[in-house]
Amino acid sequence: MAWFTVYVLAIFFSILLSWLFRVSRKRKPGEPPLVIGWIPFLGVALNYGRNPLAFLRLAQKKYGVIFTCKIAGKYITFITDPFSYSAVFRQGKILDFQKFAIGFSSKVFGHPDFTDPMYSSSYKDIHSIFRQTLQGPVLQQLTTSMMENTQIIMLRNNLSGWTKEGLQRFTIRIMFEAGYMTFFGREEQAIAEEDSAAKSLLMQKIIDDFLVFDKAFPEMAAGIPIHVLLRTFRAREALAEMLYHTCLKRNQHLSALIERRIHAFDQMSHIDELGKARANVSMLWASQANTLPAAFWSLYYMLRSPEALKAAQNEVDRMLRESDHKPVMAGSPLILSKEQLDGMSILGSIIEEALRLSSASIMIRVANDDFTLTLDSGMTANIRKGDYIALCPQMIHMDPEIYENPAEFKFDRYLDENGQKKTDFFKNGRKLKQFLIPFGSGASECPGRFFAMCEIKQFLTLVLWHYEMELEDVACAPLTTDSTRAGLGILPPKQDVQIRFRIRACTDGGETSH
Ligand code: HEM
Repeated sequence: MAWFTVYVLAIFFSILLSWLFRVSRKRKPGEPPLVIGWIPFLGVALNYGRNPLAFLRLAQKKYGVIFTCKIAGKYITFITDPFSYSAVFRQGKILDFQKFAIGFSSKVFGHPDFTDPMYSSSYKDIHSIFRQTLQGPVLQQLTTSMMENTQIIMLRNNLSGWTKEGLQRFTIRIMFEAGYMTFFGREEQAIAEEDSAAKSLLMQKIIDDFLVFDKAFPEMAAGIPIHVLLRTFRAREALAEMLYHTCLKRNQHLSALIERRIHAFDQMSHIDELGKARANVSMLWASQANTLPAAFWSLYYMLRSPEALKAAQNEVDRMLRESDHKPVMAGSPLILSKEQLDGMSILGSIIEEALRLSSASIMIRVANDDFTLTLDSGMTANIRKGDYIALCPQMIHMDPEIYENPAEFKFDRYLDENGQKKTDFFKNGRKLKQFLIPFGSGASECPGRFFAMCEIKQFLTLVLWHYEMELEDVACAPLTTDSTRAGLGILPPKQDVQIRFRIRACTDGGETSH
C-alpha cells in the first residue's frame, strides 16, 4: 500500500518536473551507454525497483559491463564486472562514500550532517572509533559480553516441554536484546519480579519501535521524508529517548564503542543532546538491521539441511571437548573465546552461504568531479561530476559461473578439501578477489563485520547447546526473501516460519545429546 502511494506520488511529481525541465540528458562521446527509460524524472526506477537483479542482468546483456541508468532523477552508473571493482575502490579521492552515506543517514536518523565543515574535522575522529573498538584485540571483550547476554536471555524463561514460536520472532527476540545490551549496556539485574516484568515490557517496546522504524527504510531510501511517515518518525524518536547520553551513562557494561562515542560527541560543539541521541539510533540500526536477518537465515538454513545440522553439531561437540571451560551439563553457561569461534569453519561456511543467498546491498559512491574510469579490461568510461557509481555484489553472489546452482544452499560451499575456509572462486578462468561481499568493500566496508560473524556463530552454537529445535514443517517450500528491501543489505524473509524447541536434556561431560 505504502509503495502504491510512493508510485502515485512519484508519477505525479515526474509529470510536474517534466513540464518544468523539458530537456533530458544526452550521452556524450566516451560516456557509458545511457538507459533513461520513457518516464520523465523517474527514468527506469519502476523497472529497476521491481527486480533489481533481473533488471541489471538484462541491461548487462544489452549494454555490456558498464551503463548509466536514470533512476528517480539520479544518474547511476552500474559496473557489473567483478574484476573492475578494485578500479572503483582505487578512486577513493574522486569517488566519495561519506557524502552519500552521511547525507542519507542524517535525513533518516535526524542527526546533524557530519560532512558539514562545522562538524567534519571532529567527526573524522569519531568515525575512526569504529575500527578502534570493533576490530583487533578489543573484540574479545565484546564477544564475551555478547556470549553472556545471549545466554541471560536464552535461559531466562524456565521452559518446560516444547515451545512453539516463529523462527524470525525467536531470532529477533534473542539477538536484538543481546546486541542492545552488549553495545548500550544494561542496568543491574532486577531483583524484584515486577521490576523484571517491567523491563521485559520496555525491551519489547524498544524492539517494536525498532521494527516499525526499520520497516520504512525502503520508503525513506526512495526519498520520502520521515516527517511524512508519522509512525516511523514517532518510533525513531522513542528509540532516541532511550539513547540520550544521560540514560546511557546510568547503564553498566557499556561497550568501548559507545563509551568513546559518548565522550567524543560530548566534546563536539554545535550538537545538542537530541542530535547525539539520534546519532546513537543510527549506531543501533547499523548494529542490528543486517545482523537480525543474517542470524535468521543462518539458523533457518542450518535447521533445514540435515547435513548442515549434523556437521554443525559435530563441530560444536569437538570445540566443547577441546575447551578449557567444559560445561558439565546442558543449561550451564558456555564460554567460548574469540579464537575458538574463529576456528569454527563449518559454522563460518553456513553463515557465509546464508549471507550469499540473502545479501542485496549496493555500494554507492558519488563522483566529486568529472573523471575517466579505466576498467579491468582497459576500457575507459567518462563519468560526470555528481553522478553515482554503483556496484551490486548480488550479481556476483548469484552468478552460475562462479557458484554452481547459485540458488541452492550448500553448507560447505566455503570449505576447502581440508575443511578450512575456501577462497578460490573463478570467473572466466580467473581467480576472483571479490567473490563474497555482504559487508561491502573498500572505504565503506563494514567495520562491524568480524563482530557480526562472531555473534552469529555464538547464536548458532548456543541454540545447539541449550535447545533441541526443529522446523515445524520441513517439507514445505523454502522461504523466499522480501525483495522490497533490495539495495539495503540483508533481505528479511517474506514470512516467518514456525519452530518448536525445548531446553536440552542433561548431558555427560560436555558431549551434546542429539
Ligand atoms: C551480518 C551483519 C552485517 C552486515 C551484512 C553488514 C553490512 C554492512 C554494509 C554492506 C555496510 C556498508 C554500507 C555501504 O556501503 O554503504 C556496513 C556499514 C556499517 N556497518 Fe555493518 N553489517 C553488519 C553488522 C554490523 C554490526 C554488528 C555492526 C556493529 C556496530 C556494524 C556497523 C556498521 C557501521 C558503523 C557501518 C558504517 C561504516 C562507515 O560509515 O564507514 N555492522 N555494514
